[in-house]
Formats: sequence, structure tokens, C-alpha cells
Amino acid sequence: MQRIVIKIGSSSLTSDEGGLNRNKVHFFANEIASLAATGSQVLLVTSGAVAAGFREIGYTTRPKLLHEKQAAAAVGQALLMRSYQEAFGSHGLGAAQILLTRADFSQRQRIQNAQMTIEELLKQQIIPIINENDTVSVDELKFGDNDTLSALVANLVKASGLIIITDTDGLYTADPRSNPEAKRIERVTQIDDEILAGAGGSGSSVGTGGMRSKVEAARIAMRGGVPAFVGRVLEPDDLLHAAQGHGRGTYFDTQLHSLSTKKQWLGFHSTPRGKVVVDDGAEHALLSGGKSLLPVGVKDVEGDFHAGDVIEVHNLSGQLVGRGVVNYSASQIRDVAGLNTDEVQKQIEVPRIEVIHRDEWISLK
Ligand SMILES: Nc1ncnc2c1ncn2[C@@H]1O[C@H](COP(=O)(O)OP(=O)(O)O)[C@@H](O)[C@H]1O
Ligand SMILES: N[C@@H](CCC(=O)OP(=O)(O)O)C(=O)O
Repeated sequence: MQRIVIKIGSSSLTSDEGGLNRNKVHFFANEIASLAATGSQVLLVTSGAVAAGFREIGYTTRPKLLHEKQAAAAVGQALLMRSYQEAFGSHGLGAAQILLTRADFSQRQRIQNAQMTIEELLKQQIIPIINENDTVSVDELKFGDNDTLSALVANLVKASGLIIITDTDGLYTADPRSNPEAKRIERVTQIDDEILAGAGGSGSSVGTGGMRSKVEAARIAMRGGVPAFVGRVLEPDDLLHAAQGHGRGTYFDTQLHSLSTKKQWLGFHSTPRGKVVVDDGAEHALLSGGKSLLPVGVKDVEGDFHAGDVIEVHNLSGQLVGRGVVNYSASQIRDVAGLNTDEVQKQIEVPRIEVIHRDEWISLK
């Protein structure tokens, strides 16, 4: 059975002047009901609370200050849910509200509870409708846009696909609103610097992340073994077509398998306490050889971390290679960086010779 996470952005549900477009909510509910009727389990990540609520409060444009956005979201989230429940109800489908924060993902018990709730809702054929819990999110820790949230949810529930619905028919080589020469990209197998450089900010005054955050989200999903689609759902059956592989947008393929909860935590929710820089050989061993990181490949150490902390690994060009749980303190690595295993063992005593063991490692390049 397919399990699909669908993300709908503010610009698809509301207008620049704010307020929820109920016709659009009904349209998406129809599309999702058709997809559910094919036997797919569907989870919905929806934005639109701030955009739906700000006019009700009396703000003339989308607020910029955090507490104003939070107030607008508190009003708008209720309107959003009422509209979805009514729309899904007309298809005989239940809908449930789940509000999450970034901090929830980093605490194992909280996210396990969310996961169990979602599983039970799906078992009962109720559509989980997920948004960021804007009331309690602090600025530095906000997902901000829901693209990232949708990718993290897709990884969490080990979805078979992530569909990010937006107001353009996919990723272009540059922002199509400002660059008429921009070409649409049908399929992406690897997100490189060129693709990221062309993906710009939001084109509307209600959307937040723009194409850049969608590409970043696709990267998180791909890393978690979930293929993604970014594109338009405007006409009836567009969503079905997107799920079937011939939608109006860009597909992001992945060959990777789904990630264990431990590796998801390590890669996307842990807080790195420092970093080491490694040479080309060590980078290759970590990325392609499925090997552990040994002291001999370490060129530099930054920060003051302890054994058991999570650290980042960078290459000689300064790019992030991945993250892992370190078996040495920062000062121990400084003492043995560049030494081979025999020399290390003569110099210090550590329970494990690997700086980072492959079981405690995730590649992020
Ligand atoms: N390379 C690109 N390809 C396509 N769209 C792009 C690109 N760069 C920037 N954009 C802009 O990103 C917008 C979609 O993001 P956003 O406004 O945040 O929508 P949403 O509310 O659906 O999240 C598009 O309307 C487009 O103007
Ligand atoms: N949690 C916020 C999401 C913010 C937002 O606008 O996101 P998006 O439209 O996905 O770029 C809301 O519901 O308004």
C-alpha cells in the first residue's frame, strides 16, 4: 500500500490579501479523497494558518513580527481545520489536527508519541492534518516554511512518496517569474550546487520558503529514502497523476532506503557540538566505502566536545560531509589527528579506535 505525504503551501490556499479560499480547500479535499479511494494512505501537511487568520485580526498585510504571526496562526489554524473537516467530511473522511515543532522531533519520546498517533489515525482511515505549532515555536527554531516539516514527516512515517504542491509546475533553472528564459527540470537524481543556485525565494507575499526550501526539503526526503515531487495541482486528477509519476512538476528520485529513527535523529534533529575536517581519502571512505572515520584522516578540529557528542564532518573544501557520534573528546582528537592506529594506541586509551563508527554516522553530502 502506498503512503503519501502531501504538502500544500499558503499560496495554494489563500490569496495575497489573506483569507482562506474555501473553494481551493474543497478542491484539494476532492483530490485527496480520489487518491485515498485508490487505497493510498494520505497524510496532509498544510500551511495557511497565518494567511487565513491575519485579516480576521485586522492586520492589512501578512504580519512580520513573531507574536503577530503567532496570533494570526492561532485564529487561522481553527479556520483552516474547520474548512478541511467540512471538506473531507463531504467525502465521508475524518480529519485530525496534529501540530508539531522542531523541538518535538529532537525528543525521542515526543516524536514516538506523534508517530503512534499518526499510525492509529491512518489505521482508522482518518487523515492526519499537520502544521507547525506556531504558538510555541520560537523564531530560531521554527521550520518557518512547512516544506522542511513535510520532508521530516515523510521520513518519520517512512512514506512511499512526498508531494509538495505549489504555484509553479516544478523546479526551473531560475525563478520563472523573473527569468523568462528559465527551463523546467523534469527529473532530479542528485541535488547539486547548480540546482540549488537556481532555486530562489518565494514569489508571493503569503508564501515563505520559495523554491529553495522545496529543493532543500526534497533533499531531506531523498536522504531518508523518500522520492519527492514538487509541482502544480490545479485540475481534477492532477494529484493522482502526480502520485502515478506523470504530474505537472519535477520528480526527485532516490535510490536510498528508508532511514532508521536513530539515523533520522542523527542527521536532522541532533545538535552538533563541534566539527572535524577530514582529508579526501577519509571523505571517500565515509561516503562511498561504508567505512568508519579513523584518526589518520582527520586534518583539523573545531569546538570543545566530549566523547558521545554529535559532531559534523567537513571536507577540505569546507563542505558538510555528514554527522556522527564521536568517540573522542576534542582535545584527544587534536593529540592524535593524522596518526595511524598503532601510533594512536601507543599515545592514548580510548574505548573505540574509530573517531566515528559507521553505525553512528550519516552521510549528508
Ligand atoms: N528555480 C525556480 N523554479 C520555480 N520556482 C521558483 C524558482 N525560484 C524561485 N521560485 C519561486 O518559488 C515560488 C513557490 O514558493 P512559495 O511562494 O514559497 O510557495 P508555497 O506557498 O507553495 O510554499 C514560485 O512561485 C516561484 O516564483
Ligand atoms: N505554519 C505557517 C506556515 C508558514 C508558511 O507560509 O509556509 P509555506 O506557505 O509553506 O511557505 C502557517 O500555517 O501559516
